[in-house]
Amino acid sequence: MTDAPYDIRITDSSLRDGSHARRHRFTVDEVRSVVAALDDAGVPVIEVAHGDGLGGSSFTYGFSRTPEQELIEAAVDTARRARIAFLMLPGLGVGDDIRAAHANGARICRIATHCTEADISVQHFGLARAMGLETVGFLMMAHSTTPENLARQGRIMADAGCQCVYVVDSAGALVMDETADRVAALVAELGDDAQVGFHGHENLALGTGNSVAAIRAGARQIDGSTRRLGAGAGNTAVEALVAVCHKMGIRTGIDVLKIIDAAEDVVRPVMDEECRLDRLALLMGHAGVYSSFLKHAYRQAERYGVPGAQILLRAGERRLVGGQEDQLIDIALELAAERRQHTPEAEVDLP
Ligand SMILES: CC[C@H](O)CC(=O)C(=O)O
Ligand SMILES: [Mn+2]
Repeated sequence: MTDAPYDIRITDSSLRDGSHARRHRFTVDEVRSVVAALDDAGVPVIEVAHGDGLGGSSFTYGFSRTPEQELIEAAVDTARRARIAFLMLPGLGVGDDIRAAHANGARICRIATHCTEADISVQHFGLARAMGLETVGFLMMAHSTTPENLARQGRIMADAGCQCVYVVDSAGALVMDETADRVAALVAELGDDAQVGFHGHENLALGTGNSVAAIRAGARQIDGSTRRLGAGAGNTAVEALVAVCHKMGIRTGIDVLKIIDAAEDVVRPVMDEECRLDRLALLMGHAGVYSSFLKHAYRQAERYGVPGAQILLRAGERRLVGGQEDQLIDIALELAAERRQHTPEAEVDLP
């Protein structure tokens, strides 16, 4: 038994992973309205940052409309009960970004690395813990390595001061047994040294199913986004997960009816469009492509007149990882050149 008002702790990522879907255009007013609704529904942790984490606002990833520290400050100021988390990728974000987020009132530091590169997070966990921040580690693209290797990488994070290591299904490519095996391997490795979490994407429509598999395998923290507002086909819908947990007798501390209302009345209005399980999103899940590539693939497809699906399939064949967004431009150029080669001369548009 625990004193916590929940058996699993849900973190809502709409205001961070959803930044990808919004092309990093969140405003202070939008953040305030979403935080107020989620907080009122009882969501215990709300993540706020650029989609690619602190320091992500750049030419490669897309510039933020509002500086992320302003968004964090507004979220902290609005929340009455929820704690505000932020995400950072070592190298994109730096120590001063962690210090600024802490000064602005964020209390949970989430550090993300590719699933075979946990060693680059060691200094950042040390700094965050020294500042009194709670820490979470993200092992991204977790489908692309074995459960055993994931466990070894989780050990590196835990030894560095990480208090919960997440299996991050960045591509929405895991199916339930694969999720359970990865979570179980981390639980066995970490024991009481750190909790285990799961972050899902809906590219194969398995966000909720995978989250339940993760919980059964011992995960204690689960991510989702209200109305699925996230990269690719979006994240596990918090409102669906809360409803399912309620039916299964798993306490989340979140009010089912309030979170369903928040999804419809507050989060949907800040979205440009629904996060759809369309051709490109489904291909990402099938081919194991990083969900954050979706909007970039659309942009390059339009720019170079080539099919977005082919860009993503080639990205999957090359096993591109987060941070290689610029390679999508190379792929689009290659596809355009191949198309020219195969087009009879008379049909080529000469300048
Ligand atoms: C920080 C980039 C990325 O969006 C993190 C994440 O949510 C994932 O890998 O799924
Ligand atoms: Mn994600």
